[in-house]
Amino acid sequence: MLDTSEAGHPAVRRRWFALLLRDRFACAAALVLVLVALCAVLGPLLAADLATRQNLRDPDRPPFRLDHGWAFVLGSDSLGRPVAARLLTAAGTTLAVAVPAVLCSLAVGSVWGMWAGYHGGRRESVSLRVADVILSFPSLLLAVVVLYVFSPSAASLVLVLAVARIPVYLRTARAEAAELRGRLFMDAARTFGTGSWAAVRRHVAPSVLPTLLTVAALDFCFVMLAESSLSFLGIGIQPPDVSWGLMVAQGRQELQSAWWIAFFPGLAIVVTTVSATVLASWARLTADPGQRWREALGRNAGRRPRREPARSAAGGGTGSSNPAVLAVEDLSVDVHTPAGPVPVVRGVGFTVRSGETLALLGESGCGKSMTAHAVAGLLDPVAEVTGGRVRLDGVDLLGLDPRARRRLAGPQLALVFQDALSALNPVLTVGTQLAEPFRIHEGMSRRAARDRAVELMERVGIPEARSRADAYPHQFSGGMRQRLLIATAVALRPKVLIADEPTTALDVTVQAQIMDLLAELRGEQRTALVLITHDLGLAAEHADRVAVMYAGAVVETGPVAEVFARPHHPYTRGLLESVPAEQHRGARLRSIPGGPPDPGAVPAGCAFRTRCPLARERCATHRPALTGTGAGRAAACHFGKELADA
Ligand SMILES: Nc1ncnc2c1ncn2[C@@H]1O[C@H](COP(=O)(O)OP(=O)(O)OP(=O)(O)O)[C@@H](O)[C@H]1O
Repeated sequence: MLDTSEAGHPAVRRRWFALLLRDRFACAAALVLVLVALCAVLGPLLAADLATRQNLRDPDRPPFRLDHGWAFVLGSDSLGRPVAARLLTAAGTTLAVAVPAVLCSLAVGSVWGMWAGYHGGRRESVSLRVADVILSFPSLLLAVVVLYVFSPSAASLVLVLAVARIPVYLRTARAEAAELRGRLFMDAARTFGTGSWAAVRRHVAPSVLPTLLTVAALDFCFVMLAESSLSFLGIGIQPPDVSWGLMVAQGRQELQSAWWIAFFPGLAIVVTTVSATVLASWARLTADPGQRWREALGRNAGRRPRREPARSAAGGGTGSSNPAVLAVEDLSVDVHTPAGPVPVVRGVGFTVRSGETLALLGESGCGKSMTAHAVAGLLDPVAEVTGGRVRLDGVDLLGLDPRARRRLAGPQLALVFQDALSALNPVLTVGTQLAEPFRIHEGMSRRAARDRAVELMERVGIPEARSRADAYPHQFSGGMRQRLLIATAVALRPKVLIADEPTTALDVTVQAQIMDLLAELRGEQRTALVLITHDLGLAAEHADRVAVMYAGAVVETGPVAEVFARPHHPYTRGLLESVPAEQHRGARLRSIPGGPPDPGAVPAGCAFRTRCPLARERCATHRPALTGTGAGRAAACHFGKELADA
């Protein structure tokens, strides 16, 4: 989200300008608004005299003739006044009413709404009642009453329109702030002692302002039209002053005989409003990093990978009697950021067979989850598969259209997420959620599906399954929720189960139970399990083979016992040395110096070379390929063979 405290910084302004230049529509809208603003400032200075000069001998002159000079190029009205000159002069009056009215209601309504929503309780309910009272009068009627009582002028018009629109912003800001009030980051801010205004400014405003900006752009149109109606009734802008609204109102009477009198100011209102709306929605998308790139990627949806896949050396080979059920080859994924695409998965390959567990191991941020999501077809729209193959039982999933992929991979490839609470629907009972796969894929009746759901709950160790099937996810403990998630994933007996750090948030006892459950299910159903973890102990205990990832690529793979006993890559060796073990008792633990590179700044050559004790000149210029270093083993290191032979 846009940090409001940084918004005025020159570097931030430059970044916004660069982003604006990339969007054709937003650029055009900004250009129109700048032109309108220029007209508003210069128009009254240059054309005010012409705009009021009547010529009753030559009324209703049609447009697009140059014989009377530029002021008459858009024709003249029934009093012979030039429409073009009036349009320019009116720009100033119109903006002088609409802009302050919208800004005042935006400022007052949003601050009031955020304050009310943040605090809740009495402050919130009183604020809402006030808004309801104002909204219960139609705003135009309210304005008519007030302007009849007070003398009509531009200032009173601004005041009335601003007051009438405050509730719109107040309610929007209140709703969003109330939603944010219960979030954990707000609790965290309170525990740090952040005051209420500071919390509103730092945490609420950046989330709420983009929405309010869009509302303000639409309101701009409403205010201009309200001003035109009030001017038409004689209680708005008073002649000889002129506004676009007043011009439309006056021209409306002669629409049949002299269309241009109302048409051009009407067009000016529409173009200005549309431009304001386009620019506001651009600002909204730009302020929300997720949204902007989501939008841009909408156009790429369903696109096939760009790069031709190459054969990958990773994996444990497929030549055995038990062929690989899942084979990932040279998989690459880019994440789209404001600075351009960033490769986060770079040519990953691995295979896994029925009944086998492959641990995908690596430090945080090395691309494990991205790989899993790309394999399962669940990538966030900001990320895109740019190359490679994902073969499930020999069929390349990336070559299928989304529907065929869902039909094939849905029942056969399941994913267990890290965060069970987010992965389960909070408003459906767990029984309903567990019954869903049976109803959708096996066409079972409601009762039969529910019976299967209860069986499944019993199978994953939920006590009193029948009665607890009517409970909601939040009524279960973390461990139980993880069991439920696993139950949902294995309901259709998938051939491949990808478990993305399934025990991260759980204590060690529950962790062991969940891992045992996964192992049992794998044995029973002959499922191929891809276990994503950064826990070497978990991998050592539960995996058959391991693929170690670094900076988006697999750097070592092989049978877990052999890799851990004798690593062929300095990164794997570093990881193992940084784990406390019995033989290290009393000695200082060695850690790998530095941290993993940012995906956008991976060093040339070997990505690990800046942290590697074995790095030589060659490592800076040549990226080592994953090559065989022994039976079923491979490492991406120029010295892999030496390490293997040492
Ligand atoms: N939505 C996103 N936008 C931009 N970058 C992203 C996004 N999601 C992930 N990344 C980047 O992609 C890289 C790989 O992320 P990924 O989640 O796959 O890592 P990981 O190895 O699973 O880490 P962890 O163990 O912490 O989950 C990281 O550098 C991350 O910053």
